[in-house]
Amino acid sequence: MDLTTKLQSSFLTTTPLHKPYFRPISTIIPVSNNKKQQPIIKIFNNHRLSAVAIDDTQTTEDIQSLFSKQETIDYKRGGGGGSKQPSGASSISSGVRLENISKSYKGVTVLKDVTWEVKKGEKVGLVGVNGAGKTTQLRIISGMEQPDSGNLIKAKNNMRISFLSQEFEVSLTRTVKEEFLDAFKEEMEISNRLDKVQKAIESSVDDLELMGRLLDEFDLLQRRAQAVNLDIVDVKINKLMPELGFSPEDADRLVASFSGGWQMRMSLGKILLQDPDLLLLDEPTNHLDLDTIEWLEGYLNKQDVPMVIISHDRAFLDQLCTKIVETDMGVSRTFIGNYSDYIIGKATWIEAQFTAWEKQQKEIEHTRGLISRLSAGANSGRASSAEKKLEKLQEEEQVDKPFIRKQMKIRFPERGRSGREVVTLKNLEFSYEDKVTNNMSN
Ligand SMILES: Nc1ncnc2c1ncn2[C@@H]1O[C@H](COP(=O)(O)OP(=O)(O)OP(=O)(O)O)[C@@H](O)[C@H]1O
Repeated sequence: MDLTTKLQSSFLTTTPLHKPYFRPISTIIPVSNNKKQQPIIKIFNNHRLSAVAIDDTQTTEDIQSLFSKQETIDYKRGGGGGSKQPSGASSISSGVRLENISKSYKGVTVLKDVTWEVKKGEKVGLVGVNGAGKTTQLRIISGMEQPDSGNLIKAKNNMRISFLSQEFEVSLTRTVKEEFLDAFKEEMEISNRLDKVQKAIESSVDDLELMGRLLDEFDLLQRRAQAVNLDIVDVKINKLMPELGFSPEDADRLVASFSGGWQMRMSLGKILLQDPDLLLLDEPTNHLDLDTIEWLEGYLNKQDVPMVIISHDRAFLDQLCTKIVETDMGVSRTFIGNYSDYIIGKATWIEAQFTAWEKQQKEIEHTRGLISRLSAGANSGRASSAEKKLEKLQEEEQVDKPFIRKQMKIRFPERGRSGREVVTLKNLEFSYEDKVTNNMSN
């Protein structure tokens, strides 16, 4: 494509996706006409460029930095297509699946055999005692941590997994709008670069070679902008702010002027603006007042994105969860339903497991008795088959005795009512060194 065609296609004929970046070609004024900005000689790609008219605040590195590196060019965000699964692993159509995950820290096993999945439409609550490995599982899903063995299977490559922790990631010195814009890092980077490249084009009319290259870069950035849909940034923020309870005037207020609950809304909003494929929430209700917790329940309930929630707030899990995954001594168990369903399901499971264990113990005792009786006589053949059965019962088919944690019981002694007079002070004196601060009689 010759330069004139490039210029026309870039500035005139292309459907303007990003209106601020498209100006009629007539407005491109050669800066060499401007006395303040004298043409300067630049060395670029080892070629000496002739009298390139560039804003003299721009260095060679500045210009160089405007061009995309080959490996970072990616028109399609999010990729697509199924990921190649490790051999032996099952595939899934949405969300993620953990399969036989194990993880140890310094020789201490935290996760032994963890298998569960979260898919479209599901809100999974992760429960377990302190140190059971709940956060470790979220960290493995998000890629912050690698399992020692097992598979983490994702429905697609480049899955967008967002993590909302109890420490909200907001910058107190930004405005609310700036904070939301921070969710669009890629878009903002493209927008800034489009701006800079356009300025460089305007300044390089005397150097056709450089201008040609800049136009190519501009074209490339436009296509990237199209792929990430730059125009939609404002639309998305303006739609989300009232949903989160912010007024239009809040956009220019500093983040620091909002309470922790409102900062959580910003943090959550930023995550949702990134259209995550999976949302991970680690104790999101910590530090929140009851009204905000209720707001959060309602808001999350309306979201379609699959999510995994760690929370000690049972009512919160009851309101939201469709499935509970319990991790106990490194092993996971899945219960369908909310937290109350889990409590009932767990009690039923313990009962059934205990019955099965008792039955097996009786069978083991019986087989042992049989072996000792048969071994004494001339029935050694039958004794050896009983021994094999015993071995099988104790190893391959062994039913584990369910482990029931002892509940801590705290009893507060009964106290009668305190009566109308709560405390009576008589002739009370208090002093720091010689200075008496109070002397009262009441
Ligand atoms: N990077 C690490 N190095 C060493 N030990 C770790 C590391 N990360 C976690 N652990 C240990 O692994 C165990 C599980 O931690 P994890 O935070 O996953 O538990 P949890 O179930 O989320 O606990 P809690 O409910 O208290 O947050 C803990 O004993 C913890 O100290």
